[in-house]
Amino acid sequence: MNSEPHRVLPLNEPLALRCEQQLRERELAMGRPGAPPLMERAGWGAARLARALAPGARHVALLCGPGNNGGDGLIAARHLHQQGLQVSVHLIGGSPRTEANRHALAQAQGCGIACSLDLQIAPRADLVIDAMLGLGLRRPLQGEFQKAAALLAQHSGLRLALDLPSGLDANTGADWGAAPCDHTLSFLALSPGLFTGAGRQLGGTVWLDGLTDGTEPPWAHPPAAWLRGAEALTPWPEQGARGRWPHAGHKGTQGDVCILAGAMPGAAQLAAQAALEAGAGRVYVQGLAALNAVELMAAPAELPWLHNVFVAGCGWSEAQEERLANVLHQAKQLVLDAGALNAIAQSSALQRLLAARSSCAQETVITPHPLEAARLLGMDTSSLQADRLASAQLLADRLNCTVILKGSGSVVASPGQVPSLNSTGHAALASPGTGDVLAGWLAGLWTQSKKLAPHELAVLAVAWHGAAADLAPLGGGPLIASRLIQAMSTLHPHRACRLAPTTR
Ligand SMILES: NC(=O)C1=CN([C@@H]2O[C@H](COP(=O)(O)OP(=O)(O)OC[C@H]3O[C@@H](n4cnc5c(N)ncnc54)[C@H](OP(=O)(O)O)[C@@H]3O)[C@@H](O)[C@H]2O)[C@@H](O)CC1
Ligand SMILES: [K+]
Repeated sequence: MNSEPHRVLPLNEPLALRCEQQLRERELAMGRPGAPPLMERAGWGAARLARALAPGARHVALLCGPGNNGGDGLIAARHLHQQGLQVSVHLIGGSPRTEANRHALAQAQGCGIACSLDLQIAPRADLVIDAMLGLGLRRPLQGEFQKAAALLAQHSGLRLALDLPSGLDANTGADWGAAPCDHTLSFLALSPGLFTGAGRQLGGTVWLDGLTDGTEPPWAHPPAAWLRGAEALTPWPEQGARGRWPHAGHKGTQGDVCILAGAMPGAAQLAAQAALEAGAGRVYVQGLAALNAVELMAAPAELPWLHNVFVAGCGWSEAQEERLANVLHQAKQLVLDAGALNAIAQSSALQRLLAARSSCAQETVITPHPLEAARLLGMDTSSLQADRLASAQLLADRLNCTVILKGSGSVVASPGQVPSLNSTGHAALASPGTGDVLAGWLAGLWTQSKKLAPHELAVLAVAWHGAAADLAPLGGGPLIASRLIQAMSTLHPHRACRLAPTTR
């Protein structure tokens, strides 16, 4: 059966993300590189989606580059022209550089479509299709491409990018000068770059046309990453946790969490509250003079290292760092955030201790934001952000633990596993304390399901965190951390699965 474009989010199941090399190999496996019928199918899919997105459009402008991405655009132009729309094609970057583009251009011109070298996008175009550059992007946009991207960014009509917004790096999500688009239609499979770094900001609503006809061979390699989202939540209630306590269950059967507080009490209190709301049986806090919620308990003098999931680092200052070596030695299951991560970044002895934990059957999840992750890797933040997937994997391998690299398109990476990119949530989550909520929530889930692998647990917690933000009423402002906890605790997994994501 021939495929057709479908909307990617919200997810019904984990989706495989493919790097450029895998897409190129796939193209070879499915036919002659760049030649019809793959490009023909891509252009046809693009024309179909364009009509569906802008049914009332009369005038469509296409920006077509010299490679096969431009070829996709030229074929779409031909179909739209044949359907009676006014079509103008702007050739960016000079004459065709591929045989398939040359062929598509000749066909478009043969139909009487005006293909000009003029950069001005017709101001009355209701829809602009960006087919300048796709997988073949090799350097930042300059010259004509840069000017065309600037015009596209200012255009008031709907903007549809083919394969990728031109200037977005497919593998990393690095922005090399792309204009933001309202929609992106990807071909064959999805690229990681659409879902992390600048991808979510630039790609708008993402659509996929697998260009399949049911005769394709299976993919030769595991994906570069998995795209995950609210679909991760649906198996959770069946695991007997959160809201589904066994009938004879009680606080002692649900598992305990211990939060090690620091100089800033609010951070530990948020983490503790989140662990409680996530369904932990008992939540202890060590190091706070007063507890903000009557349900929380002061930790016993002798800490139950083997039976609790520990959270360390929320609101820590340097004064707390001395105890970290002991925590790394003793805690069986440990979530590390903020101050604890900064201490580890400064001490190779602590790094060794952390990396050695897994060989003692001790499990660790760390939850750095980009600056904390950059400190841990000894690099600057922009280098880290330039390839978030690779950076998170490097950190996971180096410290031998599960890493949640927060930010737009949070990455979950663990040694020896295919990393995941999270598709839920949006910028309203970037408010103070939401990281403490994530750390506490993660611990609260973990203590109820100690057999779940830390990687899967991290995927689940991050998806839950973001899905609650997707569901919360949109006021355009930040989501206050305490309200986030409420939203997370009232989120019904099946409802989350139907959420349309917010892209910007
Ligand atoms: N793979 C698949 O399965 C399928 C692929 N299909 C389509 O093919 C697309 C890939 O096509 P592609 O390989 O021809 O690359 P594309 O993005 O058109 O650009 C290459 C040209 O751009 C140039 N160039 C690069 N950077 C530049 C810059 N910053 N500024 C200016 N120029 C720059 C580069 O020049 P060079 O670097 O060689 O000097 C070269 O000439 C893919 O995205 C999809 O749309 C579908 O048809 C079917 C399924
Ligand atoms: K493009």
